[in-house]
Amino acid sequence: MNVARVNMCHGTREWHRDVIRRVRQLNEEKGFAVAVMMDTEGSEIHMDDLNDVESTKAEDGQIWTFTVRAFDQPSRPERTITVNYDGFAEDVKVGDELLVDGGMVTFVVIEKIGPDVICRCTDPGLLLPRANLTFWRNGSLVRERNAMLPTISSKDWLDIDFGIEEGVDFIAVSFVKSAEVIKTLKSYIIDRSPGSQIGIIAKIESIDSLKNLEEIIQVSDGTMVARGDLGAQIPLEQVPLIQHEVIQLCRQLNKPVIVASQLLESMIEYPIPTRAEVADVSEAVGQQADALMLSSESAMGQYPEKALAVLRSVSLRIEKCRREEKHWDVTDLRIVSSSKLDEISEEICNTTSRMANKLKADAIFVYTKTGQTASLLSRNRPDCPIFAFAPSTSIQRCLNLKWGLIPFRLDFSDDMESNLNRTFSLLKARAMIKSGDLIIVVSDVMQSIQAIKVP
Ligand SMILES: Nc1ncnc2c1ncn2[C@@H]1O[C@H](COP(=O)(O)OP(=O)(O)O)[C@@H](O)[C@H]1O
Ligand SMILES: C=C(OP(=O)(O)O)C(=O)O
Ligand SMILES: [K+]
Ligand SMILES: [Mg+2]
Repeated sequence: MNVARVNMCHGTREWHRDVIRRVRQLNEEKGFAVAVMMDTEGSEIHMDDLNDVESTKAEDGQIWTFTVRAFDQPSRPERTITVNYDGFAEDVKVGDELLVDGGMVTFVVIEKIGPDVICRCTDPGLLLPRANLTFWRNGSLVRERNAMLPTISSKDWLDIDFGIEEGVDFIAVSFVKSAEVIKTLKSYIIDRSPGSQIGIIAKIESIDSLKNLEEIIQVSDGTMVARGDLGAQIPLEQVPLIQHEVIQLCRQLNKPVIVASQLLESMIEYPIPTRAEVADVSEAVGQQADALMLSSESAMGQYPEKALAVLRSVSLRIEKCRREEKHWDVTDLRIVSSSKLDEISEEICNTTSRMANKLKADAIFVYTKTGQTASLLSRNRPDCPIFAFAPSTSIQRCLNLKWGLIPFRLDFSDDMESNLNRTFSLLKARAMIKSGDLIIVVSDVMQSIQAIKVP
């Protein structure tokens, strides 16, 4: 794995702190560079935590009450679910459909009594703690005052402070609607923690984000196609199209993109995936997404390691095949640089990738102070691996999210010859390169391209 996500929707800060520290400790002990991503809860509508029962079954035709009232544990009436959004009872109308987790369980609203919304179950199933709720009227998602909920709730701000304190590498913002919220969060982080390297990931999972897609991606440090909630807000058949569009846009704008949710859903319970799931993973790899994310499979599934192994083997297989087929041609990429100097680096990276492909190079080596040159190389999706050397572990971890990059930490010396020799020995020792290999070398300090045979 390259990145560990902690989902603040669930669990306590203490629990998450422990996970983060254990990842950090393993990084140190084993020399890994696994980045940590803290994912905010957001304030879309969801059920309460069911007083900590694992799940509860809603049967066909049963009457359930969804309410904005809070209950003390013992006095909670049967078949009653508390909803986190105070305006809920006012926003829904009799006749609306209430979808739990995008339709895993469906209810129809039959009556409203003050804070209580009385519903009949029309599609039975399991209700899970904190399951997401959407309501639909005449076949479309109802966006009323619920659309005005803040993207970052007061609890999210506390979680963000926690993330900053723990020094996470990325903060993923749930239910982003516009670029503004990302800008606000970025200036907040700079204010709280000057010089911070925390990257902000915009989760595309809200119908409102779709009209501002390009602006949102532009101001973020990366994007997640959060198919779980997205599929609860738009018709399911549109999800693959949005996935494709977001992946393309991210590549054009040079931002990493994560494809998330239900990649291997059946592996929550079974030790092997379905053929359809393998095809879905292959599709995302073929689309050249930067990262694939497990959620329930590793959060509560019975086979987390097996699920990870499947992601890994399918990704390796598809990438190998695509590289051999030479599908990974350098396509027309728009210029992303805003200064002439940056544009020079960008052009060097485009040329390097083309050269590496044409010369069938065994690897690209990049010596990068800020990570930008490595990122621009990755954007080209060249046929060979890209070994990136950066002076800090935080840049190394952030680069871990990008397609095709294998990042290392290296103290740069002024003598490029010495840097080269140290990295050759390092990678030879790990059997990642061998004598005679052709390496294309780029450095953002020298702004040069060299082709070298490994001694
Ligand atoms: N830290 C945690 N503590 C307890 N349960 C968790 C935790 N993280 C995840 N879960 C469980 O795993 C399920 C799937 O996790 P995830 O995909 O991250 O969340 P969600 O389903 O809310 O998008 C959750 O619904 C929850 O039941
Ligand atoms: C990744 C997603 O977000 P979360 O797991 O936080 O709901 C999703 O909705 O697909
Ligand atoms: K979340
Ligand atoms: Mg979500």
